[in-house]
Amino acid sequence: MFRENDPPGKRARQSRLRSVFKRAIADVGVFSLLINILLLVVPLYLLQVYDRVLPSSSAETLVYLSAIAVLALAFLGFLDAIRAVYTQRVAATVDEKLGATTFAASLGAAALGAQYAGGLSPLRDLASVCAFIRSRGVAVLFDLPFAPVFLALLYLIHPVLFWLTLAGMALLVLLVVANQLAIGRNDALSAERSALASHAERVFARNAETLRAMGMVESAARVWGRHVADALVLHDRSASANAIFSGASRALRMMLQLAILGAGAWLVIEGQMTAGMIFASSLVSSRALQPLDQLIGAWRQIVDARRAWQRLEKVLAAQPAQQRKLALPDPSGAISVQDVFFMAPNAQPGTEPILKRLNFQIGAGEAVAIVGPSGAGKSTLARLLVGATQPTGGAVRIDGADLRSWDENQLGIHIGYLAQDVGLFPGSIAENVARLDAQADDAAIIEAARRAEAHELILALRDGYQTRIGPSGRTLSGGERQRIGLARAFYGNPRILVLDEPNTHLDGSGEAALEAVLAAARAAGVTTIVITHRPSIAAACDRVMLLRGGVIEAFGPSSEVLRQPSADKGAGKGVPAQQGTVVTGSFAPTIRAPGIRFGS
Ligand SMILES: Nc1ncnc2c1ncn2[C@@H]1O[C@H](COP(=O)(O)OP(=O)(O)OP(=O)(O)O)[C@@H](O)[C@H]1O
Repeated sequence: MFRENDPPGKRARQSRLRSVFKRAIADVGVFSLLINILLLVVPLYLLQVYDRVLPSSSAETLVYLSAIAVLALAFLGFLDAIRAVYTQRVAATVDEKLGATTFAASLGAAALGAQYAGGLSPLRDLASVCAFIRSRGVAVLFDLPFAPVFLALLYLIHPVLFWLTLAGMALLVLLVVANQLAIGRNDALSAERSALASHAERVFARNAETLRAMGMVESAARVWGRHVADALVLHDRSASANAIFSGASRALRMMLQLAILGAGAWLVIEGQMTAGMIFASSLVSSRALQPLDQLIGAWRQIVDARRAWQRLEKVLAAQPAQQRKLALPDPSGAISVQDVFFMAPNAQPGTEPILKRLNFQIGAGEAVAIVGPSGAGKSTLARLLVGATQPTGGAVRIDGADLRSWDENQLGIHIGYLAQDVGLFPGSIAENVARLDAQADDAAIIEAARRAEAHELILALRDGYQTRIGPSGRTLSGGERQRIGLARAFYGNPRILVLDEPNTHLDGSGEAALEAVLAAARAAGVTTIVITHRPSIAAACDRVMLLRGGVIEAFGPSSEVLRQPSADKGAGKGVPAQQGTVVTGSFAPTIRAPGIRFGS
């Protein structure tokens, strides 16, 4: 599972889990031992009744025996209940110990690779592992080792009965293996198709308006239906095979019981056994077979839980360890990017990096615009600058310290990030602005909204700051979302602002407001990085970086990089290039800009 040279975080996590599982295995093992011993009560009772009570006609012995048997069975029921409650607790502990790390792993699901394609997620895997621990499937696994004990008892009663049961067991094992061979592949494929269907359903539901507007509902239903139909056909095949094998195993068990009774009667006739032994051995034999039989029923669940656990273990082992990091002094906002390159996760060998060895510095309080055509890598660079993504190589430093050495909660307070696709969280606008901080100060929320020029806009909504967003709440316009996202970025007076196309949904007045916002941030000494296709916004910054094909083509004072002072007139259409602009900066080698275009 884990090896000697594994990182310490991985080992610590594993040892925590190991101790939970070790304890649970020991405890459930003890319960199972007692339960299986008590399962002998009925066979022993029958043996005593037929061989002792009936020949002696002693009612008193019958009463005593019955009272002891009833007590023992009540204890068995109690232990069975305790075992079930205990496994629920173990499941809750696993959930609790792994929940937060698994949640974090699920947030990065896009980078988890093929094993989590098609709608699977680490959180779903954790849920199925815990559901398995809660189920009877666990009891089956713990009862299985007692089957040989019952077999040995049968041997003591009579070897013929032992061999009969053993032959029955061998046949049952053959049935389990044949069953698995028949359903295994279809089961896996069916699960894969079901996951694809639910993924398609979620994506279609998210884009329901586009589907309706463009008359794509039927086509979408066909795409979804194809996955569902495939899953159903495969599931039907494996369920039919499973039903046949279940029926066969049931018939086999009953035949075996008959054979044990028949053989017992024959042995009694031969004088090798007593009548009581017939019934006792029949019960012991069925106890020996029961775990195997239950194993067939629970097989699918056990296999699914095992697959989920293997995936989960892999992804949790890859999660960076939560180590306590030294609290560094609050940052002034100076950024330095050294030899940063970035490859897409799961990129095929030979694929070009998205960003190719970038080197630059941004001083504290400076305002920089990043411009360039679509696909140049601007949003990727923004994500690297705020630490949302780790570079494949090189380092992003804030105040000289590598982003990886900052405590992300400490640094996060000082960073305001507005992603290109503004995602608001389920909750009120106030909660969204306050970054979900339950202790947020009202004045701080209002100040952030004011700084983002969003206060009036929010007050104009019927429920103002308490307006609920999300499935049960209000749908906001693109511009409203962007302004609230901007307010969230401003919350807590961050030292660094990274805004990825903050003006996409803004109208004229919204854009003027944004320019005022940026000017205010600049005046307040906040390091501001704006990705924009608008020349007017780029011109308002100290410097402009032109990114193309993952390479910095130009980086210098905005007046030099942007050829025309009235560049905003060409917004979105492309601005003529200043041929041969010489960019001088202390941060990068002198670059000649062959052409600058805004927009794609
Ligand atoms: N996780 C990823 N996996 C694969 N490719 C990616 C990933 N992230 C980005 N890319 C690719 O990297 C390139 C740069 O993307 P990015 O979003 O950074 O461009 P951009 O300059 O912001 O474009 P736009 O102006 O259109 O937003 C694109 O070709 C994109 O498809």
